[in-house]
Amino acid sequence: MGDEDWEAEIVKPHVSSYVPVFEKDKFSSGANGDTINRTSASSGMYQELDDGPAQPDHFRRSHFASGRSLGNRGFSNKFEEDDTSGFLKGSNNDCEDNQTQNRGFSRRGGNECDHDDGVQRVGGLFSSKRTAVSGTGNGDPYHSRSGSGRGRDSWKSEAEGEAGDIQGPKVTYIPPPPPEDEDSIFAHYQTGINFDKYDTILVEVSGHDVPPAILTFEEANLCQTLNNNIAKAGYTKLTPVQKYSIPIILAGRDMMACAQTGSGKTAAFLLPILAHMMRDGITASRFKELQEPECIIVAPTRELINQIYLEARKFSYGTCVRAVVIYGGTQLGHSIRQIVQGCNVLCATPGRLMDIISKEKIGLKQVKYLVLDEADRMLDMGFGPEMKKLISCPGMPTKEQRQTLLFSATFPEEIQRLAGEFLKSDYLFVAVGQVGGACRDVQQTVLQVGQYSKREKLVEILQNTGDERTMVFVETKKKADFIATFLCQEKVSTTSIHGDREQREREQALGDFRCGKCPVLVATSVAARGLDIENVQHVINFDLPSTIDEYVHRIGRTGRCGNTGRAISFFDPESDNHLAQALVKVLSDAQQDVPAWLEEIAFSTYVSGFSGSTRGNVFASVDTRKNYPSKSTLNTAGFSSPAPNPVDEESWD
Ligand SMILES: Nc1ncnc2c1ncn2[C@@H]1O[C@H](COP(=O)(O)OP(=O)(O)OP(=O)(O)O)[C@@H](O)[C@H]1O
Repeated sequence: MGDEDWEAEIVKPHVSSYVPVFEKDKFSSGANGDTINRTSASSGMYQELDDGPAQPDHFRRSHFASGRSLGNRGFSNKFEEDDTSGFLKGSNNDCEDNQTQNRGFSRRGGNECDHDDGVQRVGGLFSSKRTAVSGTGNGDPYHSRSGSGRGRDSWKSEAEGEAGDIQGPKVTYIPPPPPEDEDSIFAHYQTGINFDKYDTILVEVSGHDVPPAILTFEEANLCQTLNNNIAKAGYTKLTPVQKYSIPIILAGRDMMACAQTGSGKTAAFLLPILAHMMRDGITASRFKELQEPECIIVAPTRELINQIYLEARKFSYGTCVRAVVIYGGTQLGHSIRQIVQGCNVLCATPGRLMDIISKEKIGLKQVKYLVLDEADRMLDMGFGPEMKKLISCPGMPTKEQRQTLLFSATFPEEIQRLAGEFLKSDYLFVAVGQVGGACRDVQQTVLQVGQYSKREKLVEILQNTGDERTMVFVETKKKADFIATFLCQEKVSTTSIHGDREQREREQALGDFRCGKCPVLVATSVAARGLDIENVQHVINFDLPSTIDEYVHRIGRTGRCGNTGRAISFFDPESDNHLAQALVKVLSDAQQDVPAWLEEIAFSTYVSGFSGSTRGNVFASVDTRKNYPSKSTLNTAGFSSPAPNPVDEESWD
């Protein structure tokens, strides 16, 4: 590829004739008839290109909109490296408040925040307004750390922004309703050849009075409608996290559960909650003036919460329980209309949830279940402050009065400690496999690739993968556009998803990827967590993330539910050495080959205990609480044959 500099290319690309597959029909009216916002507020964001009749619906984004005619390839610009140049220095953050978040606590996974403010995302337009929550030193763990939050001054002010008063144009996007037919509701993909291997995973439950796990769905004693729905969803056998979590939740206990990516955590919390709601009866109905959901589920990204909603809708099919989803980037009025039609299970992203609460569109008094999916992300610097506000909102039952459930594939120790504030003191901690460990069904390869060779390598790999669905992760929004552009030029059908794209575009991109129209999805970390997309055979870390947690989540987009997958990561020694140690550990724990060169780098950059690295104690494998009994079992053998306790090998100081 030669000596070149991408930042310059991204800022002033010389690309014009490319037709991004993901932008087709971009300017056509949406289902609701609202057209894409082309007002002055989004000026510079989208401009139709006049590229002649062959390409009628071209557009370009603000960062491409330098007003110049774009040349053919033009990937040879050089530029002066600037102190603020994000990705050249391995900066991971893809947030509007990018500059403030690159260190300390907030570096933990999830580079791209999902500000659910509801204002139009106009590439960086609001960055100056999104000043970070500053460290106030008030003893609040979210505020006293170095680095800072994700740029919410307060949820209230952002909620006001939703109305378009200070931050941008009003959002008009109304997502199309999901299909209503039974086949679509219950559409699912097959479990893979390794599904039965889940049985051999070591499970550890710590805490007092642990309810016995179940081995079959029948043992859960769910009602007939739920059982029918489970069968229609194609579930015949419980996954380990379901075996343990379902009885714990049915017993009314709070819990923190950590299980590998793609192993069925969503059903693990949905099924017992729905079972209880049906047993206890529900109070919300469309005839009530104020909707008071019994269950609130929050997740960090819009696409993920939508997916959880679809699961909730599937499992509650044919029952009187009504699930509703609300998330940013969509018309607020639409969210309110969904709620007033009746809302028992409210699936929400944090910003939109706080917005709706501040507008008194829901009451919290009836909340019996609070679920934080991707809980480590929900409690970190980005969303933690909002979650704290949520639990102290007027009317919200105290932790003693509600059941709180935290789920993730990664649970760093410091986050576990923060979680105590949300959970009853006798919560149970379920660890399926090693906390923060990568899914073993993903074959991981790490290649040493310098930044200037990455594109060439990417194309080489994609030429071999053919039409297999591949997610390519990059570190910044600009770069996502840039690489998608590049791949399209290389005749690879590509789309992209990141936080600067409007919600309509994000959903279109995901839809095109899901259905195979665009087999390659270039994404920032906004797509790293939770997304469950059939047939994703490959994940390519074009850029490695800044934290190992994020790596684990990203590669977990493949190899789901017993299926196998491949992850290839480009390791650039110029910027990724800080990850070497953690990568070696993750690879070896997942019984993957560890390249000798990586071991050497890890050795030469060795940091005792990993503290001060990308996360506190990287390989916390257990409940951080002391003096809590824990019991390890291999779940094939039921619950009577304790397996070697991983605690022995881990740092329980
Ligand atoms: N018992 C089961 N039998 C068959 N399929 C299942 C079962 N449980 C879950 N699945 C399917 O497995 C897939 C992954 O589940 P899910 O998305 O809940 O994983 P997850 O553990 O939440 O992953 P992540 O950590 O990435 O969020 C989904 O398609 C889900 O429908």
